[in-house]
Amino acid sequence: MALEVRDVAYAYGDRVALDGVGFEIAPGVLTGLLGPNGAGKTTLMRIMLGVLSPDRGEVLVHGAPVDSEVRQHWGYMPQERGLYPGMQVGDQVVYFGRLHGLSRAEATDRAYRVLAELGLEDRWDQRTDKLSGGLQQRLQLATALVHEPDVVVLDEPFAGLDPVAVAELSDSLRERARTGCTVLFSSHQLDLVQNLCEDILMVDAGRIVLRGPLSSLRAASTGVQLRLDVHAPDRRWLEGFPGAVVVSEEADEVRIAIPPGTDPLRVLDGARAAGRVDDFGLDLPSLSQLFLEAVGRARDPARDGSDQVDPVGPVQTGRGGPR
Ligand SMILES: Nc1ncnc2c1ncn2[C@@H]1O[C@H](COP(=O)(O)OP(=O)(O)OP(=O)(O)O)[C@@H](O)[C@H]1O
Repeated sequence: MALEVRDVAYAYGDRVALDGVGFEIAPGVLTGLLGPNGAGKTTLMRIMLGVLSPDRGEVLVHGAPVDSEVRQHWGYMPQERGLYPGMQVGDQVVYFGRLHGLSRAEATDRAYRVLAELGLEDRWDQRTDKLSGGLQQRLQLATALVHEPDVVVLDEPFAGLDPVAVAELSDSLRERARTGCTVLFSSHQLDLVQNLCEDILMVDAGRIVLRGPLSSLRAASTGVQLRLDVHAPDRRWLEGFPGAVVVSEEADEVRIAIPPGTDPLRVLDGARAAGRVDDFGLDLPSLSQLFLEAVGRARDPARDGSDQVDPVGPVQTGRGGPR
């Protein structure tokens, strides 16, 4: 379902949480919503789901404003738990299915399926408050997915899950997207988002700072990086390559952003002349580097040599190329 958020603004009293946010999501695309703490992610999701009304702007599906009838077919997992602690697991999922308009028989059938998908099939009769934190998180997800929604909006669905559950949920979201479901989820686990999402949407201080297909964003960013494990006494050898910048240094590995027009192999030769090189490779910037760059650029536009504030940054946006 093609989903559009158009120029949405929202303030809690005089604290501006969203300041003109707009984007589109195509059906069948998994989109990761990223941003530092307090960026406005939860507020945006609440507005999309109609929990909050925007001060300005609107949420549209196929060009028409979203109403409660359309939202019956959406699934939402809020960051804070909204489960009934004394209710049994199965009853809880059936109840949420009924809230979304399923008959009791349908809700029961789908509750069995979604609980099995999330590894809770043997917990049907257990009280919710007897589940561990991670299992309650899975149950919360089951309540958001039981009615097989067209649009799924999940606030930090991976927080608190173990690696097996993370892999299972990733598969389940991929499968939903493959069958045409529109999936948007927030996360601070950038490696996970990098592995899972085709598109990302990054907000900071209530504005979009980066959006689009992750592969294009990575390719269009600061360019190629040389990864090196070099045993040199210092980094003076890099002075011979103007514009080459160390972007991270961890344990034995140094990552160097190579400026356009510089052959990375020449930089590698420079490193080999300075000391033993045990390992090397070429990479695109990671999502976490894109994140730091985009947030830094939004907060200090002078960083990219421009004094114009471009809320989306100088990189490619959307599926159709640069805007
Ligand atoms: N109920 C509220 N009353 C007042 N201010 C609020 C309220 N909820 C959020 N805010 C403020 O609105 C801004 C956006 O908050 P929001 O919860 O949307 O951010 P977030 O990106 O989801 O953050 P996090 O990653 O920490 O969950 C923040 O400055 C926050 O302090």
